[in-house]
Amino acid sequence: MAKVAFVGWRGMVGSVLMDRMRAEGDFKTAGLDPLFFTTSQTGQKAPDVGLGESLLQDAMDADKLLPMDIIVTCQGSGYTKEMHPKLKSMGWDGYWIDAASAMRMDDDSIIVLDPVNRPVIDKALASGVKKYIGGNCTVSLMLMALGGLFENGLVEWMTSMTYQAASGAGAKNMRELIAQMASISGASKALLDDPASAIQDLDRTVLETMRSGDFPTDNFGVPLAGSVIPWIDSELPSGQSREEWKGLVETNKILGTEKQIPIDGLCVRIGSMRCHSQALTIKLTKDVPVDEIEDMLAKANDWVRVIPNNKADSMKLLSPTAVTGGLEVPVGRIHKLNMGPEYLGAFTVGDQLLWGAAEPLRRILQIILDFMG
Ligand SMILES: NC(=O)C1=CN([C@@H]2O[C@H](COP(=O)(O)OP(=O)(O)OC[C@H]3O[C@@H](n4cnc5c(N)ncnc54)[C@H](OP(=O)(O)O)[C@@H]3O)[C@@H](O)[C@H]2O)C=CC1
Ligand SMILES: N[C@@H](CC(=O)OP(=O)(O)O)C(=O)O
Repeated sequence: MAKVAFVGWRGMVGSVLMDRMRAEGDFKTAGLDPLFFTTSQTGQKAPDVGLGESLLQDAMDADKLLPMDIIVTCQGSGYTKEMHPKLKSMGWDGYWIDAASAMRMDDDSIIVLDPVNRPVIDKALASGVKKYIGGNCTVSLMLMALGGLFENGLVEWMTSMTYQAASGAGAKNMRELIAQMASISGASKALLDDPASAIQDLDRTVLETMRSGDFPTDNFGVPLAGSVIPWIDSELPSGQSREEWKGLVETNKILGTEKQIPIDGLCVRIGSMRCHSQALTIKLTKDVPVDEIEDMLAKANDWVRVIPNNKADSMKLLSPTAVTGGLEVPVGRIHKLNMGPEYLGAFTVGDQLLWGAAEPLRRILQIILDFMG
């Protein structure tokens, strides 16, 4: 039996992970002995995973974690930076599975996305690597969508222009987005209810509401509902945001490329709840017909869905509204661009809490349990 600690299981990523593990019957896996930890609710009831009652353990108590064979954490980078070195210094040598970015770029860690980099994972397990980290959500979702192109060596370079959901910024931000919508709706209701009201009055009222000091912006800092925010994560000296930088370094690390594939773009927060979308421009290494490209994309994994490049299907199937809550990653708008036959445009959408966060962690846990036998 492998003793598996779950830390951060009640946060947004952690709770989606718990839901997926319950849905797939993972807690019934032979060889998995779970123990739940908390940083704030020690002694309270652990979640019911169908294995009888248990109490929450203190996640800051290294002695409690020391006997664990595997630690799965969705608690955040602060926790990782404090507890991982502490446990290592005490001689702990188990597997560390993490949603946070803190250790993603370490030389002795693997960014996990097994439908795309299973050979990299298998090689790492065989050579004794113990740190398996979930990737950035936009990177993982882009690779789930475009895996077929990378696999066939067809990407010379790529830009990704993102439309990222509120959930990427946390649960409080999701609430704030809806509070902003409610504020706009409340202020404009009388004008909206009156079909004879002037559109300019409605427009002015909405703008005044969004610019007023009462508009709820404690978490985003600025309005998101009815607007966009063209910066995600911290500033880097290169002029990129950290989110944009991750596109290059994480993609190349996941793929294990020998020669770095240039990837860059702009990351933008928009007012969707939990689906990230991306508009992609790909410079192909050679001219390949669109139908062959679609075929490669569709075959790359079990979750990617190629959406025909027409208006009706794009509107119906290629949106956060259509995709949220599901594991499928649709990719569409696939067509050659005016710049030449080696330039491809595409658009993809994915639930950033599923393939963007929880699902790669759920799957690496199963892979490690299998490996441990
Ligand atoms: N949000 C995202 O889209 C993604 C996040 N990640 C990474 O995953 C990590 C965790 O992110 P996320 O899940 O968003 O973090 P959350 O803020 O949702 O949860 C983190 C912890 O906050 C504590 N907490 C305090 N109050 C509450 C409450 N009312 N409800 C639930 N939890 C509460 C819990 O710890 P305790 O029980 O110990 O009190 C919980 O484990 C971060 O490192 C993040 O970067 C990675 C990919 C995507
Ligand atoms: N930064 C992402 C979410 C996230 O948590 O990313 P990372 O795991 O790389 O820190 C977003 O805001 O949409």
